[in-house]
Amino acid sequence: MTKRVLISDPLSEDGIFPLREAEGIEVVKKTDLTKEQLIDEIKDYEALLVRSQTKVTREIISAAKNLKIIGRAGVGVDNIDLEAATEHGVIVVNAPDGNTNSAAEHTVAMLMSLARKIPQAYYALKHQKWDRKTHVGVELKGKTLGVIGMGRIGREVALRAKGQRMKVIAYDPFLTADKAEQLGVSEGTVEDVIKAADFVTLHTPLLKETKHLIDKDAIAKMKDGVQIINCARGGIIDEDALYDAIVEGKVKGAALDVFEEEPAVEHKLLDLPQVIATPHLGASTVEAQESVAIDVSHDVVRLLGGDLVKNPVNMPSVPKDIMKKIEPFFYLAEKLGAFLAELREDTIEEINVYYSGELHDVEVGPLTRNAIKGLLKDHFGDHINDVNAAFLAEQQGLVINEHITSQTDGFVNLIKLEAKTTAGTKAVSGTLLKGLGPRIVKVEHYNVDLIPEGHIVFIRHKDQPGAIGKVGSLLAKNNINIATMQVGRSDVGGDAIMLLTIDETATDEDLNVLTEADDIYDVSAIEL
Ligand SMILES: NC(=O)C1=CN([C@@H]2O[C@H](COP(=O)(O)OP(=O)(O)OC[C@H]3O[C@@H](n4cnc5c(N)ncnc54)[C@H](O)[C@@H]3O)[C@@H](O)[C@H]2O)C=CC1
Ligand SMILES: O=C(O)C(=O)COP(=O)(O)O
Repeated sequence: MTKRVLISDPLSEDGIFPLREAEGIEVVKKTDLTKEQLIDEIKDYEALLVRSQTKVTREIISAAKNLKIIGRAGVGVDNIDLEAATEHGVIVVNAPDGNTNSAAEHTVAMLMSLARKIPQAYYALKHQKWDRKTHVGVELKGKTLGVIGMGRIGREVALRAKGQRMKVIAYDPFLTADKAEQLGVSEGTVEDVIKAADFVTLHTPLLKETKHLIDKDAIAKMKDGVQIINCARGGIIDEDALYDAIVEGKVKGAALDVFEEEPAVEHKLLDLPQVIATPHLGASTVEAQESVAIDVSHDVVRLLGGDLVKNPVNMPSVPKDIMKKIEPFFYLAEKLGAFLAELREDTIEEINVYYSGELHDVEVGPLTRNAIKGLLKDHFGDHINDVNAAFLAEQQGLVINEHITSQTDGFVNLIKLEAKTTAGTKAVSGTLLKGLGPRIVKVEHYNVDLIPEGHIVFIRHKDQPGAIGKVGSLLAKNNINIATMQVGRSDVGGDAIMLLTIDETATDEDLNVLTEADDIYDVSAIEL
């Protein structure tokens, strides 16, 4: 069936060729929808592609009944309600490096324009004023640039500033002294940076922690006559505090590409001659737009085709080499979860997942998510997926623990999934046999060898002669054909289990025939 992709912000047509070329994908561009129109429209789409204009709110995500993926053709995802997307199982992807260079170049352009008052001089000249006195600037050489946020863009800006022979001091929670030395910059706390800088430039995402990072108190600590550049996000600066500081003369000038509310056409900061501004143009180059559109389009094609995405935002991303190692275990983990869901006798309170052998040194998070998906599938149906599995489990009050153990039971790799309920603990273990595929190798304390797929009948019975024959003939009454059979027992004459695979789904009525036998305690059908 054709899958539909809605593009609601202006994206480069040259960049969306992966979508145009993909089979079974229809692209619809509607870049002037109101919020209400988008809410109405979105229900018919599997994917939504945006830039910073479309506000992808909880209301929109809730209305998007078929939505699988939101692609942000750019970096900042503060216009997308990530929590709502995760809860609804919608994956959010972005294009983290396609616009780095453009944003860094724009920042440097703003820095130089600010230092030399180019926009003000241009404006005056365009209005027939040859004014050389008002537009005297300062040199960058020898001045200190304070960079807050040394990610992709911050680092590129720092390198370019060094090219202007500026000193650079930077703060980023991940900037170590070694890294700073390699980059040829000094490092310090936010306070160190803002106290030392002649120019402060911001390159963090807009987060709870960075909202109004530059407020009245922060500005008070800056040098008199400091100049501030913001090409990251409007909310990082308290705009009222900046306005007051410019009017008072504490801050000499500011260069702003971004505003707390956009579009910002009637903004008091724009009335100040010390403020130069652009309408969020950091990423607006032909090259960046093509690059980010290509990156998100590829991820949309991957996801809609059932493949893993490259740049997930609301799920941990796993390096390619690790993913190659763990991907073959996804199916096994999900089937162990589905099997365990059938074994449990009461509400699950705690899940323990034990990984051993080959799995002792890999990122196991995606495997755990697949196990939970299998475990809760009965409850949530198709609504549960890799994106929301952990969230839904948490919402159900499930405690999930991952353990790496050395107990391999002789297998090269082993996953043991254990559920603790008020009625007791149940566990199932599985392995991936090279060249043969996944196997369930232990159910509770019984050793078995079961391919985890198809229609399975799980029987608890007393270990005694004739039990196998009895099950065969009772099922034959209802024309049920046994394809394979596994038996396991603890002690001779004690409790035992049988795991049958049968050719077709059996109803409860079909299986009730087995409970006629006194020595069969319990029967359940498991669909894997
Ligand atoms: N004006 C524009 O058109 C554009 C704006 N942006 C904005 O720039 C931001 C940065 O982009 P990238 O460098 O590509 O992202 P990035 O993720 O590579 O770098 C962000 C850095 O900020 C750091 N950080 C997080 N919290 C911090 C804090 N409290 N204090 C200091 N540093 C902190 C992170 O550790 C990270 O190193 C984006 O989130 C986006 O909002 C990005 C592209 C274009
Ligand atoms: O990538 C980012 O974070 C940007 O701010 C670029 O925004 P835009 O795609 O140009 O609306």
